[in-house]
Amino acid sequence: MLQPEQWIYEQDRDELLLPAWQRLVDLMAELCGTPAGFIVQAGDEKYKVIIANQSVENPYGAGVTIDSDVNIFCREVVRQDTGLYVGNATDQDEWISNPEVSEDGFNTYLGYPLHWPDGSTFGTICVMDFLKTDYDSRYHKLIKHFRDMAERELSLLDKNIQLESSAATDHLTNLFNRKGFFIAAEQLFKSAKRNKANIGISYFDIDNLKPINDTYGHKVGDEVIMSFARYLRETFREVDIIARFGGDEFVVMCQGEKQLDITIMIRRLNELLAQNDQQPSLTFSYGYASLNAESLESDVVERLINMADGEMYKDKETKKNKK
Ligand SMILES: Nc1nc2c(ncn2[C@@H]2O[C@H](COP(=O)(O)OP(=O)(O)OP(=O)(O)O)[C@@H](O)[C@H]2O)c(=O)[nH]1
Repeated sequence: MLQPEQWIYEQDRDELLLPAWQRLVDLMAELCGTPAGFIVQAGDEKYKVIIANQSVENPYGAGVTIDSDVNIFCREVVRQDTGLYVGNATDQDEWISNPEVSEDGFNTYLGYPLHWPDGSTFGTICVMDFLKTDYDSRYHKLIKHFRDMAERELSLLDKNIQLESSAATDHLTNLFNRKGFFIAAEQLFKSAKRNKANIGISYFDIDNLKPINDTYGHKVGDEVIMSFARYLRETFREVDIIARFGGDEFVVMCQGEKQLDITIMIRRLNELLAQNDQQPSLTFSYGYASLNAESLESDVVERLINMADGEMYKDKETKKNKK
């Protein structure tokens, strides 16, 4: 999902949106015959130019910010959540304190509010001119039309992100699925390599799920899987990648400066299981493998998974032999 409280170019897959918005703003300014056209995002404390048309006369480029207590036109559009047309700003007292007028010499502003897919205000889409103007309704129609297109692009990006994330999520537990794990693992691996950190992979397998299903039914088996997922979430940190790899198997990938002390995590997990005294009882087998990321090849994640899986099998066999 898009996060309205973040700048748009800090969001996932913003590269799918910004070039389309750039083309849109360039064309909008050209059709209106203005030296400046913008998409501006309204943050809590600042307004930020996200897109500026590519013109030598435009004093503001993408990335420029202005405090939200400054009397700029866009602030008024966001406040009122409605369009604003000013054709002769120098003649209007209310705009004397606007630096776009007093310092940059702008006289014309025509802008409309732009919204996030959830309906909250994103910011504005607007054109500005140094000249005085007398725009008729066609200009308003044009900007509103570009606003609708910009909102459609934003909503497409949102849908895209949601689709990608649902394809990467396990629907029973809401953890990553195998696909989601490998997408997230690649990012974590890159960051571990940059930070010369260690990465560790734990492989978990719930014990005796088949007899639980056979005795209590598949729904209870599902609940066992869901509670184990919850305990893993409580045990590991939010930055760790926790995935259901399939059936009753789970994989957790961690990154850290020090070697992760897996015995501490296992103790915590067992404490959670003991506190909750689940019926039917839930036990698990696990394996762990880790390496320092500095010297790692890109296939290390798969190698570590195989190593941890092998350790998990040994754990399971040891338990079975003890019976
Ligand atoms: N309820 C439920 N069961 C599942 C699900 N996915 C896989 N299973 C069952 O989980 C069992 C996993 O098989 P195993 O790991 O070989 O069996 P186990 O009984 O856990 O035995 P050990 O791993 O040797 O302790 C199979 O019987 C699957 O049918 C699921 O989503 N829900």
